[in-house]
Amino acid sequence: MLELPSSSRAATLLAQVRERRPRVHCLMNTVVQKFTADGITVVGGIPSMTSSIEEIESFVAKADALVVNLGTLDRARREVIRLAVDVANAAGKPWVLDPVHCDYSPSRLAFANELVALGPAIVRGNTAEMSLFEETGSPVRICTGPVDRLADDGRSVRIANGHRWMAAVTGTGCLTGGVIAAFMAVEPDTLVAAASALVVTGVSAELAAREAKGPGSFGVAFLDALSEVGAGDLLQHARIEDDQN
Ligand SMILES: Nc1ncnc2c1ncn2[C@@H]1O[C@H](COP(=O)(O)OP(=O)(O)O)[C@@H](O)[C@H]1O
Ligand SMILES: Cc1ncsc1CCOP(=O)(O)O
Ligand SMILES: [Mg+2]
Repeated sequence: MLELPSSSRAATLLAQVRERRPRVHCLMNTVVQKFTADGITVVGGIPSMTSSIEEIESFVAKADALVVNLGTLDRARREVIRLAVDVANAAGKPWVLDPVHCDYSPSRLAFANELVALGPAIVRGNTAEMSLFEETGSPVRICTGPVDRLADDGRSVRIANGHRWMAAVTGTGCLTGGVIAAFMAVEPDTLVAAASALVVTGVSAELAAREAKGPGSFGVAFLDALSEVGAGDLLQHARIEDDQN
């Protein structure tokens, strides 16, 4: 019987991330590199961000998990992504694909499909992006939005946490990919890891919204909340639902 995610598992994994400090390498769009690196750091991981072709093999070799984000994609980054994925796959390191705006460009969609065939542990995108990929159970598919939906071969769950200001701050989805990668580094059950990460980001967003005046101050309060969120908050506020039926 496959395990379903829970608030207590999310709390345990958050504590493990904070204790073990996993390294997450991000091939990240240029718009949100700082916000994503900050998000990984405050949750307890250690981000690295280079897109240098000369350095990528060494950085991925040092990392515990990899994020491949397709925003602000250009020819050089396609090349570095291919190399990074080869290194991660050869070393058995988990990687998450965020196919940003693949619904805007046939060329980007074709590249996303090329990468899906290389075996990411997770593909995470918004509804428009995820609707373009076939409904295979593997890898874990995550469709985020007001409610996040996660599915693999045997499980399907919903996470109903978060706040509408997340959609008003550029990069919350990208940051979420980085946090998911940090959780994958400490938990081999990919769906449990990803659901736990989304509970942590979603509950943190709810706590942050209480302090914020609007999207601007929310972005700052969200980082504060990610650094402070604790087991009690997760046990009290997590909304994880079995979506099997
Ligand atoms: N209306 C909303 N209410 C609650 N959470 C939301 C809402 N919109 C987005 N989120 C959250 O924001 C994060 C980014 O999701 P989304 O906006 O779908 O991604 P992207 O930035 O890639 O378009 C996810 O963690 C999701 O749960
Ligand atoms: C993450 C993100 N959110 C809004 S714009 C942006 C960068 C996306 O880059 P591109 O316009 O190349 O898709
Ligand atoms: Mg996105």
